[in-house]
Amino acid sequence: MEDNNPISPSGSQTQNPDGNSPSDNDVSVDALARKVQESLSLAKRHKFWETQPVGQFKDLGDSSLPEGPIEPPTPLSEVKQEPYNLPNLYEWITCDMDSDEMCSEVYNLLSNNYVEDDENMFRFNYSKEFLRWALRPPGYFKSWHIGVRAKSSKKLVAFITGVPARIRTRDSVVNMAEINFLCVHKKLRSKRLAPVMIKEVTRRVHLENIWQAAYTAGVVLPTPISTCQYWHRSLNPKKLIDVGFSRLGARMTMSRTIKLYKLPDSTATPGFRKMEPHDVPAVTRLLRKYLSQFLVAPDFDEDDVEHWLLPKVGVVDSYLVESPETHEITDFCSFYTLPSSILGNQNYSTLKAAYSYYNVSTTTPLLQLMNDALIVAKQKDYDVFNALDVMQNESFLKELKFGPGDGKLHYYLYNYRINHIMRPSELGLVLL
Ligand SMILES: CCCCCCCCCCCCCC(=O)SCCNC(=O)CCNC(=O)[C@H](O)C(C)(C)COP(=O)(O)OP(=O)(O)OC[C@H]1O[C@@H](n2cnc3c(N)ncnc32)[C@H](O)[C@@H]1OP(=O)(O)O
Repeated sequence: MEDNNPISPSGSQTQNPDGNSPSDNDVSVDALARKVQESLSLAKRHKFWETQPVGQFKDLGDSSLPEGPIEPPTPLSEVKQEPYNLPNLYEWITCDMDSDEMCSEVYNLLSNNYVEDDENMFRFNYSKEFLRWALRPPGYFKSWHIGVRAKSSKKLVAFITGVPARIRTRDSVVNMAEINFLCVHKKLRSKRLAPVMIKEVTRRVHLENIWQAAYTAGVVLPTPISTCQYWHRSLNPKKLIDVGFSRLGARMTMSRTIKLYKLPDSTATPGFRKMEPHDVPAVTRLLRKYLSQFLVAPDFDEDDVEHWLLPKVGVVDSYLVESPETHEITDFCSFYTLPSSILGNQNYSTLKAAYSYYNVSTTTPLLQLMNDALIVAKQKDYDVFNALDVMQNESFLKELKFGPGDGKLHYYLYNYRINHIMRPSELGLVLL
């Protein structure tokens, strides 16, 4: 996810007949603008982030600093026992995501105030079922689902969450928190509430004896371990163009564009089928082996695979290839469902987007596997299929007619130093 501009790049999907990127001219202007923006934000002071145990810009390229934890754990008895102070009109709550009422309040806060693209045309619209899935993995802590209410109206005005995850960086598996869904109501922005939210979630994570975290954001903060890009594959080009998600390429007509993105009606790979509960052990083996090649990746066990990858209607879809001869599970692909609200369009209110999650190919070429994933997504009526350039995704993006988005997604670790900025292809981690 996420974040500043993950949904889309109205300007970025200007596609040529070959389905790829904008004209050279656009690319260089865009790239230049990005460089200028990046160097500006490098120079920017970060009053809060400068005080935190994260890689600092001034240390970039200093390979004398050791990789690993930046600060040692403190004894649990020294972790602050009371919550941080909030401005007087507000109070902390712990959000019980089992409760329908609470879940609806969170859903409403996020659907009205969470991440939008730079042009404010689209806003993420995580479903309630998705939020429940994302926030209740094996071993989750209720205390890490943190809300802020206005004392008088009781209205939920801010939110931040963590979930536990074992993440491997090189040879070390570290217990971490994955931090997500940081949101402050639009009317309360720029009042330095976010740093208090972050400090409070940090405190509650520390209370569980966990000292590291992973997160992604669309904004540049000290200091990304990697910077990735979203790519978008049109499945319903007419709607995407109508709502301003993409534009008709130069010298393209609507009917040529529709033809360009047409997909076969059915999948091509023999033995391609939906993942089922009895596949959990085989998928876990396949995925663990595959993820071991990346520098940073989750350390999934069977419980994690059952939670994160077993299909859940409208939330996560997983398919695999079972060899018709040997019945061995040889390949796997998955995507999650994250619609965006379309803001201020007369004809459409929702963009149905699939996001590539974890994919493994050992026997079926990845290109063919992902083409089958596109075909199922099209059958299920998604408008667009999104993928980051992480893992081996670059090998299929251009050929399968994905176009580059204009938003970047930066990956971060808290209290863990990595000495070089990683290429997206060295990352084996997808956060929601
Ligand atoms: C060991 C356990 C550790 C656990 C914690 C690990 C760290 C987790 C970190 C969180 C991972 C979250 C992962 C996601 O969920 S990323 C998704 C973030 N959410 C959105 O983009 C939704 C729409 N936006 C908003 O709701 C607000 O604009 C937010 C809440 C983002 C900021 O509110 P606001 O706009 O009202 O600002 P402020 O005046 O209160 O505060 C300004 C300070 O906040 C820093 N800021 C701004 N945006 C982000 C951001 N996305 N990550 C980290 N820091 C951010 C900013 O640089 C500045 O600090 P500094 O530059 O002066 O230093």
